[in-house]
Amino acid sequence: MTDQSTTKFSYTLKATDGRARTGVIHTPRGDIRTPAFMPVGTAATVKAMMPESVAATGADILLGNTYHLMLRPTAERIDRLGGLHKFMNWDKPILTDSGGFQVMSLAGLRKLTEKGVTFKSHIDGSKHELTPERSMEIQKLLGSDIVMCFDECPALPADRKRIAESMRLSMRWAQRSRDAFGDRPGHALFGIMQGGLEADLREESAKALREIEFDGYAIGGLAVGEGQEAMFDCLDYAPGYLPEDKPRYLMGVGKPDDIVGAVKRGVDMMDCVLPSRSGRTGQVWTRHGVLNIKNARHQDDPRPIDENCTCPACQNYSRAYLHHVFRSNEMISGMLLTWHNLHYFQEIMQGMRDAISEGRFDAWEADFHANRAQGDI
Ligand SMILES: NCc1cc(CSc2ccccc2)c2nc(N)[nH]c(=O)c2c1
Ligand SMILES: [Zn+2]
Repeated sequence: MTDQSTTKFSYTLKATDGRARTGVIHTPRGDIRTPAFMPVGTAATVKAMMPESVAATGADILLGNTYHLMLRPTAERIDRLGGLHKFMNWDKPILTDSGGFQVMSLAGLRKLTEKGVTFKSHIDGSKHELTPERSMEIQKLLGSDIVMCFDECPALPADRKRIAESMRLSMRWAQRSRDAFGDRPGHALFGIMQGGLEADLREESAKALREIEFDGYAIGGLAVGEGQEAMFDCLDYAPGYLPEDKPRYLMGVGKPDDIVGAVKRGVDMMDCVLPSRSGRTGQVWTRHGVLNIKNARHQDDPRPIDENCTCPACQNYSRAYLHHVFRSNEMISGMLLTWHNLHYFQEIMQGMRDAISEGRFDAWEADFHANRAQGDI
């Protein structure tokens, strides 16, 4: 356990291979090996997982949601109870999103102004407001180690004018987030680049964020329906607009091949609900591709999901059993499939960290794609 009193927040770049990077983010609550995949713990839990199980998959950090926690149980209550780490029994780093993205995707009756956004809770219809200042206050009450700026991610389809206006609003909110965050040693504030798929707007956004100065820089506004090719086209230039000596976080990405392509293009941190959410629907991600355990062809299959996987699901259970408990809607189904998926995602990250360190990323990537059959396996 790192000495929380003296360790500041810092990033050490250890090796590069092409544009791919590997390094370590040092925080008072522990180190984060990059490239890193960050499981999402929306309502103070990674669904169907105990915190110690999340740690056992190899996760160094998990994510929380300002939007969900401000509505229930409220940030003030979590603060009174000792903060989010104590509340959810996770003593490693936590990153929290700033809430604006979730408001636009989940809440009702939203009103967006220069000041911020007002909305009605999707839980009970109560009225709330989020501003850069309030978002910083909530994330401070939660005690998160990495705080995200309050931003706006424009809904697609959007024309260039709308994307430019939205990005410039987010840059004004980034300055207000910075001012409200203040000086909190050991805690980090990340700026969020916007600008859609417009290279010049992305560059303008990066320039604005660099002038404000942040501990890390996120790439927002991607994986919002543009498709993998357009996302990769944007990632061919956007990470390069950001400082080399700070971590780069691609928000809300993605499937295994999205993650590999993003790391190849210089991304250091990613998050996605996919491994946990899809695990609960029976979708299982493996080195040979994706399968769905509810398919009848698994009902008599004595083999594990993946003979080469060291997770508890693959070590101790057959496909037939996992098919049975999924079909029977037993809780252990979501637990075991989520564990396997998170374990597999972390295995991909460890594979890339090793490959980049040893200068063999291209060979690792070729092997990764060669192993993936099409469709069910
Ligand atoms: N990939 C789409 C996406 C996802 C998230 C959510 S990432 C997340 C989710 C849960 C917990 C922590 C982070 C975003 N968050 C912000 N603030 N801005 C974006 O542009 C954006 C785009
Ligand atoms: Zn497994």
